[in-house]
Amino acid sequence: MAPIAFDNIDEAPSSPRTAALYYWGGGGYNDDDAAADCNVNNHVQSQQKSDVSTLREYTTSGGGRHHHQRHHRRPVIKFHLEMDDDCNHWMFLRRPAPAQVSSSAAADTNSVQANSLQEDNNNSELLQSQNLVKQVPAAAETAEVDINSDGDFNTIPIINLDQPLEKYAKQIGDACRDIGFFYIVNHGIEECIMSDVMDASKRLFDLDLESKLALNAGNDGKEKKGYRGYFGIGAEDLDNKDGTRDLASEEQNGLNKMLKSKGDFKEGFDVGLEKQDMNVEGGDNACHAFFGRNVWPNEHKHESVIGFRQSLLRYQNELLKLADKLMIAFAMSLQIDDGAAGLPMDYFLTRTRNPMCTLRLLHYPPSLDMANSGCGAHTDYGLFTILQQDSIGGLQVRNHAKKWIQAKPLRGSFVINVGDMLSHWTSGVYASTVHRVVSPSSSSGYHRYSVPFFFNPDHDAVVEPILNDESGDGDDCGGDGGICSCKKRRNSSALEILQARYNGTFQSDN
Ligand SMILES: O=C(O)CCC(=O)C(=O)O
Ligand SMILES: [Fe+2]
Repeated sequence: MAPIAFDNIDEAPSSPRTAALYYWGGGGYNDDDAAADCNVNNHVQSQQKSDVSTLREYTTSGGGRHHHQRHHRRPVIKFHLEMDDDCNHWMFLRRPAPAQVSSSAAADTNSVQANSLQEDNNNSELLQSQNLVKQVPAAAETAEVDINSDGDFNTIPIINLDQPLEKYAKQIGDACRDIGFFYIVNHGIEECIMSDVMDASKRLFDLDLESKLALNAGNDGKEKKGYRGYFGIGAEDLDNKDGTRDLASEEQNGLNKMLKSKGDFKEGFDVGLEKQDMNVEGGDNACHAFFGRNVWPNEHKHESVIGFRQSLLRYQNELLKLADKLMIAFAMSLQIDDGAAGLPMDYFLTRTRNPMCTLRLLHYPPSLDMANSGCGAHTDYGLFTILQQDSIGGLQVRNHAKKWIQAKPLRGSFVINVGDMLSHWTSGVYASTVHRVVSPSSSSGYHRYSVPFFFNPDHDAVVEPILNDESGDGDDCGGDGGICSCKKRRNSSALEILQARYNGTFQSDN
């Protein structure tokens, strides 16, 4: 593992994993300091809480003392941050974003660019430890939708959110219409918050299987309620649906055939919203599947996952804000380019105030048969997905000619894709595009980690086509009926639609 710089604190933690426990506190804390800390090492989390009395000092490694920085600039306090169950009580410092990919850089072939590490894998130590993408020149990719002579896409556009809303809304609209996938950069979420959740994910999946399986249960240790906690390899089978099965996956043999026949070769961990007012566990309302309490690893038992819950909830909170930003852009793009002049800018916002969302950690171990095993060809079910992927690569998007286009890792970016529900909602104008994940090869020894955030509407939102619905009864979105199944969805609530899809892809014992 490459060393992590801890030279601005007086006591280096025993492992990078405990770095999340360090907090630069005290009245002297300011935005510049926070940004500097963020750059010094991505693992340090700098946060403030409005009510410090609820902070519990971390005691298992001599906590309870205040540590001081070598240069005595300001106190460093080591503790374990607790977040209240309703998840609303963090007060985050808003810091200037560290250097990210700018629009001009994104278009510059000599700058940080998406690149395929599957094709160029020789930097494993750096990659594994720091989640860095090697900076090599690659083909220029821009916000322009790059359509080839066959009218098909060959690359996935990179959209800079640090520009006027009208401008990026139009670019987002174009990408949603023609591809259904795009990257966003300069989105306002700091890289340290992103890498911290990736780090937390690796620590979770590093736990022994027994401890992970214990997280595949309800909080009471009985049957798991809803989309929460751990699921093991094979629990989900994404290419078994909707006629989108990847033919290659049917030609496999040996170990992977056995593994794949049991589902995707990945393990995962789900986190939902912990909203007290929506928590209907125990009732007959199916809402509990999305709003029940989360399942968390025991941070007292496993020191390696200390800070896990905090990292995930902080990230979830940031993504909720980003989701709002995207939904405003969607509404604007539909207003401007798709004849929905009367569509309010907050159309999607008002239907997503208690969103059914799932933050999912995924781990794809190396596979003997990398072509087939990671995550089968599928479209996402919900509104849209905000995906963070590590530097290993493997995500592929299918164009209309059924050619697989690499969604290469691009440091600091998110990959956004339109789900079936948003496609349906936009009357098929936005494309929900088939994609898959090819596992890292066993010879590379790489493990892919990714963090999709599946964003969905309020459970009772009625998702009916808003454009070009000639019959006017919300019955036909004009989209791909094979995937969309509009007719079946008439008057269905978002919850019913989602549950039907989940039930179709998860094995019954998970
Ligand atoms: O792991 C990834 O990169 C994507 C996973 C995915 O597409 C999904 O779980 O829906
Ligand atoms: Fe997906």
